[in-house]
Amino acid sequence: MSKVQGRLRIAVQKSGRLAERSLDLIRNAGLRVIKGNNDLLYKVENAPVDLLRVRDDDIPTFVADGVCDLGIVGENVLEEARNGGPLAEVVMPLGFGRCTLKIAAPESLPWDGPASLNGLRLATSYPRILGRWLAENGVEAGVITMRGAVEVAPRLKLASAICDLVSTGATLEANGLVPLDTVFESQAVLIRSPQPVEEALESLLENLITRIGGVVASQDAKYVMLNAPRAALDRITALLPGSESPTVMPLSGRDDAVAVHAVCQEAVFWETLERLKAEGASSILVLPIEKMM
Ligand SMILES: Nc1ncnc2c1ncn2[C@@H]1O[C@H](COP(=O)(O)OP(=O)(O)OP(=O)(O)O)[C@@H](O)[C@H]1O
Ligand SMILES: O=P(O)(O)OC[C@H]1O[C@H](OP(=O)(O)OP(=O)(O)O)[C@H](O)[C@@H]1O
Ligand SMILES: [Mg+2]
Repeated sequence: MSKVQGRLRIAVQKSGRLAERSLDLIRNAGLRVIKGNNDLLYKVENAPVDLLRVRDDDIPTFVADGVCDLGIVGENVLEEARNGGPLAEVVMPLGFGRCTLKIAAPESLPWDGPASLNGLRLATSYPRILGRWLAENGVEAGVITMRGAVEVAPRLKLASAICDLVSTGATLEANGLVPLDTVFESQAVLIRSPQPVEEALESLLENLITRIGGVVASQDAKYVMLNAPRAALDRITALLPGSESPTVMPLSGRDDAVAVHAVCQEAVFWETLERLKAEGASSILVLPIEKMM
């Protein structure tokens, strides 16, 4: 597929676990995506940008070759596509699509670390990542590659163990398998092409990356406002998760208390609010942050 002059292209998964979140991210970065008649290509109406909607397996190569300038893909898929050197540059992790590539097997398999896999056969959709992990651990095992439904391989006696993606563990449990070891931790990442973009699009590309960074940074961030007794100010600010220097302001007519405003970079849980309250904080408000730069 050749590139259209004067337009940036972003590769996103067409349908699947990353599809919706990828579109949300792009929209939150200010791009107005319009779903036209062309299912493969969505256009952006307020910038010269197109979204190429493909199988996630194709995204690393499209970005590496410069068919697309940016892409959103799981690190697991990027790592599996790597054949020697890096394919595309990882710009930033995106905080969604978190999962772990794990070794799992029926409970009956004796397990005493990776060496227990010597001489066995493993089923996986990630033969390269698994092959590297086996080699790093000095294990000699057979690998059978399956496109999907890897978790049924032990039941069909196709393999003694599997190496597959896990998040909640429900799929493993449903198939009578137990997780044994971690091979690779993954989440969705933004990748960019090593091929240069045309000069006229350079600043748009950089701008877009900055905006996406802003959306990702504000994903978990919250604006917290509360009133704190002066005497407990240090303990209260220490409880605010991921906030650097909160703003402390006087409260009119009260010498014993101050107002504290802080941007918390990490999620603010109920437990944190309960601890703040226990230290004497009152009128606690937790507000979402829409954009951050
Ligand atoms: N259980 C999970 N929880 C969270 N993220 C996951 C989970 N399983 C997979 N992922 C992440 O989402 C990505 C896409 O998963 P999906 O199952 O949609 O892929 P796929 O079936 O290969 O899709 P495609 O049709 O695009 O090839 C995976 O490569 C991985 O990074
Ligand atoms: O630990 P869990 O929360 O159960 O998630 C793990 C499952 O999720 C993925 O498959 P997915 O559901 O995306 O379907 P797929 O097999 O079609 O890729 C993965 O391949 C596992 O089968
Ligand atoms: Mg795929």
